[in-house]
Amino acid sequence: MTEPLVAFRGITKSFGNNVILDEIDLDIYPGEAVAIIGPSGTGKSTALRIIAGLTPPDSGEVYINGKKRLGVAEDQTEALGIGMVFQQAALFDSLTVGENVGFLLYQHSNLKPRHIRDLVRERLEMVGLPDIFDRYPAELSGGMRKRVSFARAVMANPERPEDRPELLLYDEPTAGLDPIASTVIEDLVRELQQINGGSYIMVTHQDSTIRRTADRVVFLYHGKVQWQGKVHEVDTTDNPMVRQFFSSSIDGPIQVTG
Ligand SMILES: Nc1ncnc2c1ncn2[C@@H]1O[C@H](COP(=O)(O)OP(=O)(O)OP(=O)(O)O)[C@@H](O)[C@H]1O
Repeated sequence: MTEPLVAFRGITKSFGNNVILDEIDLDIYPGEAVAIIGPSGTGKSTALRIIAGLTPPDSGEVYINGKKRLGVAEDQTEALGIGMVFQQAALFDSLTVGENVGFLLYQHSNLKPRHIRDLVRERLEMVGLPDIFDRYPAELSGGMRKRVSFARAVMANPERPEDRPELLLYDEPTAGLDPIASTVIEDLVRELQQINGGSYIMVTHQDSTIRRTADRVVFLYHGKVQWQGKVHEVDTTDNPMVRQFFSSSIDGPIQVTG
């Protein structure tokens, strides 16, 4: 049987008296596209941060490619590259869009500026913003800035293909985008997977993003994985939480808070 890329065994995480993740078991396999969904505050971002090795769990074990992780990711060299695409990736205001997207390559590669410029232009075209290389972030709308952040987050160094992450973690990359801009990002997520052949985990609230980017869906609520299944099964499952979530109903087992 294939070894999972990431396995959670009995992962528990609390903040103060709030148990956010309560003995969670979860497996992510090579090549999978998984959406972690659930109501606000159920620990989806926390789960991503634990997978990324940014936050240690209180108890339980995380296995990366079958190897137990001790502490956080920085403490050890991992056999698996994990990249994170944050919801609010801040851009440098004093740099142009092109300099932002190419930032890591300008700083840490031996590529010629002209080559970096071409790579940046390619990425900007991919996110549907071909003509903004020389603009500044302050001149862009929030949605445009987000697409620029996305382009920067998925910028790879062609000199070092081995650095390309095997697992990408997306934390609400389409939140706040209009439907068309969301589609651009959703297509890009899939396109990148086809190019890189990697796996990803998507945290999102958006119906279109779940349907267009996930093969498998994991539903978190009250500290537990309440349901998991193929993406098309979200429409046929009898699970009352999944049904309530996708029908946007306030009546059901999920309590609306806040
Ligand atoms: N560093 C922290 N310190 C204290 N509480 C935290 C911390 N990080 C998260 N929390 C709390 O843990 C809970 C889960 O947060 P998390 O961001 O993982 O949820 P989420 O499911 O991603 O929510 P959303 O869908 O709203 O983004 C929330 O109640 C949050 O306030």
